[in-house]
Amino acid sequence: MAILVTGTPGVGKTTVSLELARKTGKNYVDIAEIVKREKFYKGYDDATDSLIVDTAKLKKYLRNLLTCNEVIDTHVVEAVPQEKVTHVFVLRLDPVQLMKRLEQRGYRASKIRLNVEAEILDSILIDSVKLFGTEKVFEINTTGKDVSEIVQIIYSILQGNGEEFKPGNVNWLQKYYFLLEQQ
Ligand SMILES: Nc1ncnc2c1ncn2[C@@H]1O[C@H](COP(=O)(O)OP(=O)(O)OP(=O)(O)O)[C@@H](O)[C@H]1O
Repeated sequence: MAILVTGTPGVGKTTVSLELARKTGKNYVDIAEIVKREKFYKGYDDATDSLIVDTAKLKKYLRNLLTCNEVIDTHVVEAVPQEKVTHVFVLRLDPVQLMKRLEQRGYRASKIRLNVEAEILDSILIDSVKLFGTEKVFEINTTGKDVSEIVQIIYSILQGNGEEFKPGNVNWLQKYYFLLEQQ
């Protein structure tokens, strides 16, 4: 089975995916690297400071590439063929922690704002549920957890213990709606 690890940029997808791939013996698939290597982009978006991904081309490529033995790392959920994936793990991170991580990366203020807003508003969780359905999607609050703890949770969910990680268990809006007002 292929596993998708997703979430807002900076939440820890790559860190968790690499460790998960190492532990499970699955192949790690870095979608950002494929997009650059295969030139699956249509241009550059100045607002988000990132490539505009050609999701149709990327999805077609992934349909051929994926053998159902991968850990896929991407926030571009719409490019991942639904039929290849059995579990979608949406990593969540306290928006203030996320802001600090993105500041450390040296992101522009406008890019940080867009990403923090997306995290508060559950954007990737909502897209994941729309595309993959509630059965396949789990959200994990990674705040204050180290990588091994997060991988342990994923293991446990893969063994069927996912009830407390179903969509809806994380609610940043209640705590951080004021950040949206400030922005
Ligand atoms: N569980 C964790 N605890 C503390 N720091 C973490 C954790 N996971 C990742 N980090 C740190 O957060 C930063 C972002 O991690 P990472 O690159 O894995 O995020 P990402 O979601 O893959 O980002 P992007 O989508 O931009 O590639 C890195 O500096 C990483 O070391």
